[in-house]
Amino acid sequence: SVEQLPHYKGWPVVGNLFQVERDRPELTFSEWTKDLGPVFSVKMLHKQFVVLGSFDAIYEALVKKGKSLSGRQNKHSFRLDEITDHFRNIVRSQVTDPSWKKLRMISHKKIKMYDTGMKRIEGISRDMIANLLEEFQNTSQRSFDPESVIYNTVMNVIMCLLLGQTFSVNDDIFKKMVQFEQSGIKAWAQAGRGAELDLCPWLRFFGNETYKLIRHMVELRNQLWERMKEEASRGDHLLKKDEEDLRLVSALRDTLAEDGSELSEKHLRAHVMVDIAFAGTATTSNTLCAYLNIISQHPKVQEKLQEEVDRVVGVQRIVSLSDKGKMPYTQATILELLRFTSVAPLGVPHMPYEDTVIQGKTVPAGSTVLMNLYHLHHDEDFWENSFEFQPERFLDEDGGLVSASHPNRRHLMPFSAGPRVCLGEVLAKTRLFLVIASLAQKFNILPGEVSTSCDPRLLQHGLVLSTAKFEIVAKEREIRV
Ligand code: HEM
Repeated sequence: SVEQLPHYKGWPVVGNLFQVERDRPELTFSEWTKDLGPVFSVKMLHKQFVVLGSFDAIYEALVKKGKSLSGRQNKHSFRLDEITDHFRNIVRSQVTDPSWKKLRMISHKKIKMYDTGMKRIEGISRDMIANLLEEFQNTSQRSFDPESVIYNTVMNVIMCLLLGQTFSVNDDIFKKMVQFEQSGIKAWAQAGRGAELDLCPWLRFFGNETYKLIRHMVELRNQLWERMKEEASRGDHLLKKDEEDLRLVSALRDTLAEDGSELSEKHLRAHVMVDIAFAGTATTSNTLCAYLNIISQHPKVQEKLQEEVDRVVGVQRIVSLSDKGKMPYTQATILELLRFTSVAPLGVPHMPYEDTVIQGKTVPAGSTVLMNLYHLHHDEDFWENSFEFQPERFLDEDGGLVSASHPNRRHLMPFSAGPRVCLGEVLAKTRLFLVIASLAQKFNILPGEVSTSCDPRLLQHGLVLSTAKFEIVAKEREIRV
């Protein structure tokens, strides 16, 4: 059983609850890995977890034994059941569920991972980035908090994928989407806040605050879905003859009409709201916000990025995805950003379908397994100066990007790996590249009037890791010839 794995003795009933840093459990787990080894167990109240802490353990679990370790817990979560109508959307389904395969396939196809799809993401992102640059310019070099501009840009790319169009921040549908996402972040805040509802669903009869948030989300979800269906059908006649309808909502709607489809409309609604809107916004926008704070404090990195973008793209045209291959420093900066910030520090819990031996220790079937990706990315025994932001760790002596088989690249798994690898990896990386390179081309990002440390140990944990409030100044670069 899980208790046979190395562990620290806890207290009766509460277990290790008070020994674990509540807001940043991955920091405690990183320390414990040093003593307990790469596979250990933790008990917090009635829940027991297996924590994997080293590259070898995580790689073995996700990739080598990914098939037996790619389950999700079957246990009910009152909060999620309410939002998803008890449907297991992608994040929650088993890899053996036909709906998991089907939804991943449709969404993959529409968020396309290849050629034309990448071009489409680029096309969508382009307008949004133009808007972002304009917003930065409109600050007229005054100190400002970039959070909402970044957030709106990221959210609008998602809206465009879903519906083929962008919305003004004042549009009702956009406002509701933001409210849905923000309420979700509060309702699923890290380390148990809100988790009391999963434990004691009857608390909802006693004015529980999380329950109020969940009800609000359910209402928003229903309204948004109706609006999305409306928008999708309205757009139909705008398509030219034989033109492919690229909108994800349309593709999902067509699937419903297929004979024998195991999906219902409620399933699709849950998928769109949780797997795409929810999972696709906070992760990327928090990574980009962290970037702005970091870059404002690392002028040398910024200079090198600018030097590269000036050389490859110049000033006349906008940044294109086809520039990426010629911009190793920018790519290295993005890899370093993903390592440094590790916005999803413990990934999403996995469940072994059968007893599985990891690094010589048996991880029991049905247990809840956490991958400490944060530790993988900050382990001081592996990464030199792991708490310093150094894109150079992903470059070779000639300034080229190290190959995917280089140990530093292999030790980087911000999107996890194996059968359950993040659905939005390519979309996220594409947006990061376009935004970061476009900002370097146009602006010097300087510290503003409100400053905060960019040390990853000091990031805040909501649903994902985020930077405390800060401001920057976006100074337009001089015209270069
Ligand atoms: C910087 C951005 C992002 C990071 C760091 C990130 C990270 C992750 C991680 C660590 C997982 C857990 C995988 C596992 O269970 O082992 C995950 C899963 C997932 N992500 Fe992301 N993600 C990002 C962006 C996105 C975007 C843009 C989308 C959607 C448009 C998305 C959708 C999903 C979905 C649906 C899953 C569940 C996959 C499954 O269970 O089969 N993510 N992500």
